[in-house]
Amino acid sequence: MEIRINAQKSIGGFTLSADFTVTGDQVGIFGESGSGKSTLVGLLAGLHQPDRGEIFLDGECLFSSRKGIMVPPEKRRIAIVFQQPCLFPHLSVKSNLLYGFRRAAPEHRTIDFAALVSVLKLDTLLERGVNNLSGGEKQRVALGRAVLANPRLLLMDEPLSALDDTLKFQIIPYLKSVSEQFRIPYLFISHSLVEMRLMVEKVLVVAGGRMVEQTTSDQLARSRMGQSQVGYINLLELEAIRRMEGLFVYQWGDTELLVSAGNNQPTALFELSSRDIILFKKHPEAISARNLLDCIVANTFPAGNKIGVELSCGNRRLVAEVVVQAADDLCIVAGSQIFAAIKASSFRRLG
Ligand SMILES: Nc1ncnc2c1ncn2[C@@H]1O[C@H](COP(=O)(O)OP(=O)(O)OP(=O)(O)O)[C@@H](O)[C@H]1O
Repeated sequence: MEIRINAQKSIGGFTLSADFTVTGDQVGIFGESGSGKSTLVGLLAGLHQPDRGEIFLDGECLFSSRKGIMVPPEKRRIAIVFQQPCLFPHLSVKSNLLYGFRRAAPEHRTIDFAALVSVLKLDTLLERGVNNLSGGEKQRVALGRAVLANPRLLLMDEPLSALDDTLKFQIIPYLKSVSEQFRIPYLFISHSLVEMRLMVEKVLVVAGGRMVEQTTSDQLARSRMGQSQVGYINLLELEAIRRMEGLFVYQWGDTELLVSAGNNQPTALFELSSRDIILFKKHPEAISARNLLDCIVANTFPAGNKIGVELSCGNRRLVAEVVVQAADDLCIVAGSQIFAAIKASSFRRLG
């Protein structure tokens, strides 16, 4: 997918000035509230007409003020999934899904209904009405309906913000696998750094109605670490091994970790803040933290008044942070050995 845009739109006292080209099948748009993300979505989908400029999707002109082109929304083959799923309340799950399929031109009705229903785990819900579905189920139906229209671009405008954390992290794998299996590129809009890192690699950063940066989601999280209340969030996909003394033992690469917030699933996603990792220059004799990892400093980076420390722990990476003075005291330089202590209770389970 390639989006090329050079367009302006003023709404009330706000002006969006979008001027960028982006390529990739899973792209994020990140920005604070009011920065212009939804306005940009509206321009791409054809819900707002720019005051002037041009918009191209995969080389096709969707809008040009100079040439007098404005392709209407229904002809763009761009689908949107919003924060609040807008389903038809009088139709069943199946009829809601098929609405997307029937809207597609016959030559684009290529998404296999049964396969999609299976990926989204909607099999047992097909005959139900949509009114008493859970928030996550409704969002899966909205996603399925959008995908069945076989769009050439799926715009996801904060599709997770209305869901609680548990549902949010359950639905993320669906969003990704649907896009990958049915080859539908997406633009994912959010102001959550963690969602960005789980959903996309490439990110456009929007601020004050302008695209200010094109970066990776991980780089973005590192660059914001100094201003963040919670530090850098390490995301760890762990494999359950066994239970031990009330704790859960997980495999992380070639390292075993003791975690208190485990569950009975074979794999689980955890977050760990860079602030919850204590570094030691030498092996401590005895500590209360249940995890002590023997690491190598891979590199360091500035993070406000702190230093970010990327650790190589066997075949995995972790980001810790220390104040500048501590970095000097610990002689933290790339290549040096360091021990990282992590309490079992510092891991927070996401899904
Ligand atoms: N119809 C309108 N009339 C006046 N101002 C508007 C209108 N629509 C949007 N705006 C303003 O334009 C700015 C950008 O809005 P937009 O919805 O694009 O931001 P956003 O980045 O998507 O925010 P959020 O993350 O809160 O959804 C905001 O200041 C908003 O108040």
